Amino acid sequence: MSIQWFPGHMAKARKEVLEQLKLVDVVLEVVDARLPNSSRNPMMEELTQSKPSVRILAKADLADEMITQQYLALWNGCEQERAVAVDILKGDGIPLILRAAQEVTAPVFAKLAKKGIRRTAIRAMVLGIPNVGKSSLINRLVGKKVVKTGDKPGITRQQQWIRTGKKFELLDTPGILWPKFDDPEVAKHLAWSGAIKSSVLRVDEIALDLLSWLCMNYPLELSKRYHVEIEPSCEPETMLMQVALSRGALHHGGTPDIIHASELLLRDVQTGMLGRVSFDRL
Ligand SMILES: Nc1nc2c(ncn2[C@@H]2O[C@H](COP(=O)(O)OP(=O)(O)OP(=O)(O)O)[C@@H](O)[C@H]2O)c(=O)[nH]1
Repeated sequence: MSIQWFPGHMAKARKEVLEQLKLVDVVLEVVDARLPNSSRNPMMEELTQSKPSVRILAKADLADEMITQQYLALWNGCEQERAVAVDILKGDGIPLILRAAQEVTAPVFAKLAKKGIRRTAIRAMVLGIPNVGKSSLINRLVGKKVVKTGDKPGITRQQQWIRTGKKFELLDTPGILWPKFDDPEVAKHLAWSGAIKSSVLRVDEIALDLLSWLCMNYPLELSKRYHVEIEPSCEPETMLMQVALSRGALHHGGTPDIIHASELLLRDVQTGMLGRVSFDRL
């Protein structure tokens, strides 16, 4: 989360990922199900090229189910690619990952078998931008805590293979790549999801933007959570006041504390208290 992505770091992360890719049969690309496009690395296609991949829409428990289904339908179309939605914390959907990895690597293994090369396990690596759930996924697949926190791109360390099940071997450290910061829409969605720490941004501006968007896309959820009628002309400033009143974010004199209200709104959205929300749309 605290990675500062300077050009030098990006180049080093890219080089490391390219080295790791040579070792594996399949890439497990983790994205956030609430923003499946915005939480991808801009060079992902180029980096993984013809490598079979399984795209994992993590945090599906927080995302709008209908939109998640649309992304799954879109991304499940190719021979070399599969997409699955998972709740890593609960373990929902996890068995689908190994099945998908077997499917996409089957042609490669068939070719090897024809050449008389027999390999028992599929080798995989987990890859994605910060905070999408890569470490949680590795720990979940392995069944215990194996990923050390604080592993950052640019710090070269010995990687190890760990077995998960009989037919699967995983690199014990995820590949970390940078998000698409230069697209303002993407940056906004990353901030709303919590992938960019709001402490480096103006929290009230993020909250006002988010409220305008929620008024249009999730008015019922907004109305239910903060006990307010949503007018067609929804004014985000008025809404934020309402959030402050409804959640008790008040200064000593009883006036609304806009900064605290903004933080509470973001927390409500990021933890699913508002309901299931997806920021990216097809
Ligand atoms: N609700 C929900 N939370 C999740 C899920 N997967 C991961 N998380 C949470 O998301 C946060 C980030 O997860 P990590 O596994 O640390 O993500 P990461 O991609 O390894 O993050 P970096 O170390 O910053 O690269 C943690 O608070 C996890 O508990 C999921 O499927 N659902």
